[in-house]
Amino acid sequence: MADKNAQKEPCGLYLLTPEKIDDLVRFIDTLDLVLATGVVTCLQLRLKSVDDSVIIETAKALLPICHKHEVPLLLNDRADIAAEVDADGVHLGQEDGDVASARTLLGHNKDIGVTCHSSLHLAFEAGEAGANYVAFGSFFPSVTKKNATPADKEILSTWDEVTDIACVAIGGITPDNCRELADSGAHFVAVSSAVWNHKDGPVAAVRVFEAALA
Ligand SMILES: Cc1ncc(COP(=O)(O)OP(=O)(O)O)c(N)n1
Ligand SMILES: Cc1nc(C(=O)O)sc1CCOP(=O)(O)O
Ligand SMILES: [Mg+2]
Repeated sequence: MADKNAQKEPCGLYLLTPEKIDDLVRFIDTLDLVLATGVVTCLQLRLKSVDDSVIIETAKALLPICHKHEVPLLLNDRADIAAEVDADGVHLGQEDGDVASARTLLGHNKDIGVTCHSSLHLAFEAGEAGANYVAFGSFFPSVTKKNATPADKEILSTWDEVTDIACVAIGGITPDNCRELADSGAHFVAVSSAVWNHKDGPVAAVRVFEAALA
């Protein structure tokens, strides 16, 4: 039998939106071009400090674009809104509610991811509760989340050896440092600023990630 790494899917690019979207029409045009590259495997709507009505309006506007490109849209923090807008899932932090309640709201065909920082214990708990993926981080200093808990990439290889549940690496990931996380066992790298703040724009950024992860 071939070794399991020989059959492994390439590491996917999991994109987080900016925390605020000032011009939704313009953002949708940009997102359409970014997703048309085929490089992004998952999008998370991660709006912070906005009213629920803005999250709902934005999610409803992004869902058709994501689905046109066959990219699932997950909501950050809010299983209730994910259920209301029929999004493809939710990402829960340790303070964002439990997996069982989210599963009740969303049903079994939606994805639930859980932040596990640098803790295998939290990851096993999330897996046992029915999470579809666990997220470890922060692997590098992040301008998006300046006080994130640091994580060591060895947690990715350990997780990859002991379970079949997907793991996402997050935190300060760039085209220059993503390869080492993929080689350590990350199934997805989750990225925000390195795409939206790239000097040549977000479409060029995802192309550079594609080359780095190939
Ligand atoms: C894929 C992914 N991993 C981790 C996080 C962080 O979630 P959380 O700890 O709840 O922090 P906020 O994103 O809510 O600030 C994430 N969003 N996505
Ligand atoms: C939202 C988030 N969570 C993190 C964690 O460690 O749990 S790091 C992070 C920020 C990710 O954005 P960027 O790619 O700009 O660093
Ligand atoms: Mg959260």
